[in-house]
Amino acid sequence: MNDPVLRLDGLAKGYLQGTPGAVEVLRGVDLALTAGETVALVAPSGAGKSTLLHIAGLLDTPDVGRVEIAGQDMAGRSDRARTAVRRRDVGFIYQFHHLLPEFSAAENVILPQLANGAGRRAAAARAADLLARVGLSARADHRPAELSGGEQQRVAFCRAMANGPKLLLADEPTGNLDPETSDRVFEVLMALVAETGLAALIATHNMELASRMDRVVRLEAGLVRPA
Ligand SMILES: Nc1ncnc2c1ncn2[C@@H]1O[C@H](COP(=O)(O)OP(=O)(O)OP(=O)(O)O)[C@@H](O)[C@H]1O
Repeated sequence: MNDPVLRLDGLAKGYLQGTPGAVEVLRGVDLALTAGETVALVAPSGAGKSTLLHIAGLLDTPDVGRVEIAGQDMAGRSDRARTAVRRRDVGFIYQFHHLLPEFSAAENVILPQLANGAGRRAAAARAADLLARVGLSARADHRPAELSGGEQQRVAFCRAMANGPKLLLADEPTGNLDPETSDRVFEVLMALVAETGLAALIATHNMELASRMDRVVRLEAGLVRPA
C-alpha cells in the first residue's frame, strides 16, 4: 500500500544524434511519487522533460535504471505487458492533446476504455460522466476541430482519466493556452486528482501553477532535484 505509484531509480538516457558520441539527456534520475501526490516538474527547454515523462509513461525505455509503476518493476517486461500497464495504470496528457481528429470528444474518451477491455455501454457512461465533470456535456458529439483549445485540453484530461489510472503524467498540459483558460484547465485537473487520489507528475513552465502542487522538482543537467 505504501509502494510509490511511480518510482524512478537511476535513470539514464542518451540519444545518438547522427554525429559521433551520444547526447546524455538523463544521467541518473531518481524520483518517487506516492498516491495523491502532485509534483510539478520544471526544466529549461531541451533539458529532457519529455524524455523523462515518456520513460515514466512506458512510451520509451531508459538505457540504464529502473521504472516501477504501482509496485511493478517494468524491467524486462514484454511490449505487450508494458502496454497493458500503460493502458490500465497510466494517463498521459500531451502539450498538444493529440486527440483523434476524426472522432467526437466522447469517442476519444471511449476508445481507450474499449482498448482496455471495457464494454461499450460502460465506456460510454464513463465518458459521459467525465465530460460532464469538466463541463463539456454539450460538446460530447463534437470533433476536436470544433472545440476551443481549452475544451480540447479538457477532453484530453478525460481521455487520460478514462481507465482510472493510478498515475497521471502531463507534458505542459496548459502550455499552449491563454492564462485564463490555462488556470481553468489546471483547476479541473487538480480537482480530479484530489477526487481520485492518483499521483500526478506535471511538467510546466508556469511557476505560479507549479507552486500550487505539493512539491516542485527541477530537471537540470540530467538530474532531478528539489526546486
Ligand atoms: N529521438 C531523439 N533523437 C535524438 N535526440 C533527441 C531525441 N529526442 C530528444 N532528443 C534530444 O534530447 C534532448 C532532450 O529532449 P526533450 O524533448 O526530452 O526535452 P524537453 O525538456 O522536453 O524540451 P522542451 O521543453 O523544449 O520540449 C534535446 O537536446 C533533444 O534534441
